Amino acid sequence: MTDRPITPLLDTINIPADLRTLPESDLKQVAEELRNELIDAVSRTGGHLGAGLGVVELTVALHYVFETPDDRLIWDVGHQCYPHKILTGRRDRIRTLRQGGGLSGFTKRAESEYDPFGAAHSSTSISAGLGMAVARDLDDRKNNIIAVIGDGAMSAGMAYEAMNNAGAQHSRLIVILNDNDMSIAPPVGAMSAYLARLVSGRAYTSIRDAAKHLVQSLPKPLKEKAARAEEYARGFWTGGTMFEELGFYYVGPIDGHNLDHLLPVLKNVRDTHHGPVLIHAVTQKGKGYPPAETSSDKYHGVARFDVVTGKQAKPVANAPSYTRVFADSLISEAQADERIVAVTAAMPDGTGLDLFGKSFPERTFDVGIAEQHAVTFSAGLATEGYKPFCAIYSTFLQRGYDQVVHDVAIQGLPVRFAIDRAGLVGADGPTHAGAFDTAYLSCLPGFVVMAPGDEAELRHMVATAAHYDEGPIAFRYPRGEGRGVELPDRGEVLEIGKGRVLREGTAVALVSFGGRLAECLIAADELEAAGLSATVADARFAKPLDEELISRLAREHEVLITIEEGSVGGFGSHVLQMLATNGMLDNGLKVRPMVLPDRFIDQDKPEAMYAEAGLDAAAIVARVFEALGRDAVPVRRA
Ligand SMILES: Cc1ncc(C[n+]2csc(CCOP(=O)(O)OP(=O)(O)O)c2C)c(N)n1
Ligand SMILES: CC(=O)[C@@H](O)[C@H](O)COP(=O)(O)O
Ligand SMILES: [Mg+2]
Repeated sequence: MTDRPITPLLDTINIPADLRTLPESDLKQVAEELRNELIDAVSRTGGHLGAGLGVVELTVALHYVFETPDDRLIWDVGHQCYPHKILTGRRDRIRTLRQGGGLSGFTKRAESEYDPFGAAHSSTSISAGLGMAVARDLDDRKNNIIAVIGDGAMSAGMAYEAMNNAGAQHSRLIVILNDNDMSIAPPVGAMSAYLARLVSGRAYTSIRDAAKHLVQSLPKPLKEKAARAEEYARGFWTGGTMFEELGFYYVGPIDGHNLDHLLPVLKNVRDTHHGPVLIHAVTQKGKGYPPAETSSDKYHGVARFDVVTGKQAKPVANAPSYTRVFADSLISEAQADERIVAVTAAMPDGTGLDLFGKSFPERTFDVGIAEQHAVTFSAGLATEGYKPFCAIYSTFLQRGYDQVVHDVAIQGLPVRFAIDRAGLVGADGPTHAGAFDTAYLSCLPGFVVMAPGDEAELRHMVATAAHYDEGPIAFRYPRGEGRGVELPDRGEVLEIGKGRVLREGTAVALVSFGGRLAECLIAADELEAAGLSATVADARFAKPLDEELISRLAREHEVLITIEEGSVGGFGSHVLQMLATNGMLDNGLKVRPMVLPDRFIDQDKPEAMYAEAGLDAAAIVARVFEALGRDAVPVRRA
């Protein structure tokens, strides 16, 4: 580990009020020290680096020009907020980022008054900002509201809903478009092309009245550099016609790393009393750290790394990741079936569709950060006989739920949902937990909902989904590595609605849905050691349930435990519904459905989070003894 950076000016800043005591001439050094502190901190914690590097100057300028926290500063997604956290009283904890008991990796209201809005899911900042602006107007207050939103986040429909309303509402709101021509992967869609035209074009027609007003309010006489900012502001003023049509005054593009440009423009926008203004700042993701600048993903998300070399210390995998098994399995199926196509919402690497796209570029579609569109786009493909695999993280699929119900389920369209990051995901914390998909899908008529107990089962489920054309089908799998089981070359097509028994016992039945299967096998050993014979079953399906298997287990055992990496309302709820409806709870069967607790679980290592959630082997054993009215026997870990 390298020594910490020397940061004499940054050391004098605890909160933005300290920053604002410095002369403007010191700000470039503050930015340099802030960037070095950011690189050092993330080299020790891992996390999102590239986005933060791209907004160092912008962060300094915003906290210098605006009276935060009274002026509200909202970061869209929030993954770029580490420099903001360092300047807002959290430098002392910045090296606890994304760890148990540490700082969140995103903005979080409960963490600081400087975080007026929590984030992590993209494209919410303008909506939240407009809400705050209207509240301010109703209260007759005068503070500023600033929303910083990236070019990627600007590809989501919610951003347009908000801009459309802001233009009509005409409330004073400052939106800063942080355009680094980058999302996680290179940008897609017409918006990125439009922005590129704005940045590269020299279109220059008559200057609108507002342009004159704004430009004239720039400080006079203009220094040579500020003159360039004025030229940028005027030269491209009429470029942002789309934003102007939405009712925003467009300013830009300006150089988002040049404080000589940023400061005068931010001051002028601050001091104008118009309605909504959009400042188009051009930045570079990964700015100022060559290993990030030269990386294809600009070090969007990194493991701990060596500051000097940039080499990341990625943990050695003991088994292939579920994501990798999904991708490889889908490639195999697609080689045999040309109707298989794949859809991602700006997450090609995270879903593994980057690999699928290398094999089938013409059958891979990245629609941008637009999950609602991704779902209905997939539905459209299905109506024409294609087999769309819509690969969206569980948490992000929440964004497209109405489309799942209205466009897929009601029409019974055979869209395949590959739901990665099911369950607790670790460092990203509660905003990224895949806690609800079993509940929100298994309640839909005609939906098939599967979850593999290991990576071999995932391969079978990909094959099953590829062959299933009767209606929508979903399979959910956790972030990270598989269990290290032997992988078949090709997946076999599973019988819909049929589970499997891994070991037969007599007293206790442990019925797992998804990734808790390994913990059930550990718990069964512990129960056997305590004299209790345990059956372990893998349900495979939350819908349709294997009623025959579950009914048999209910008849033949004293205790029946269900367990899943999800909230109430999922697999266990459907089992209880079935047992109760069929009168199988009338004869003293002891049933304990084990689900995520009714609270959000902060970031930590996944195993620690599952222990806290009461979903590990120890908790299973304890639950069995509780049901039997005995004191639990502690679980011995190998
Ligand atoms: C609704 C939603 N979908 C997907 C993601 C995953 N995600 C996190 S950051 C990111 C890219 C954001 O790009 P941009 O807004 O340009 O910010 P940058 O990383 O370039 O600073 C994506 C797709 C998310 N956070 N929210
Ligand atoms: C900020 C964001 O939403 C993504 O970068 C997310 O953190 C990726 O999650 P994984 O690391 O699980 O792919
Ligand atoms: Mg971007």
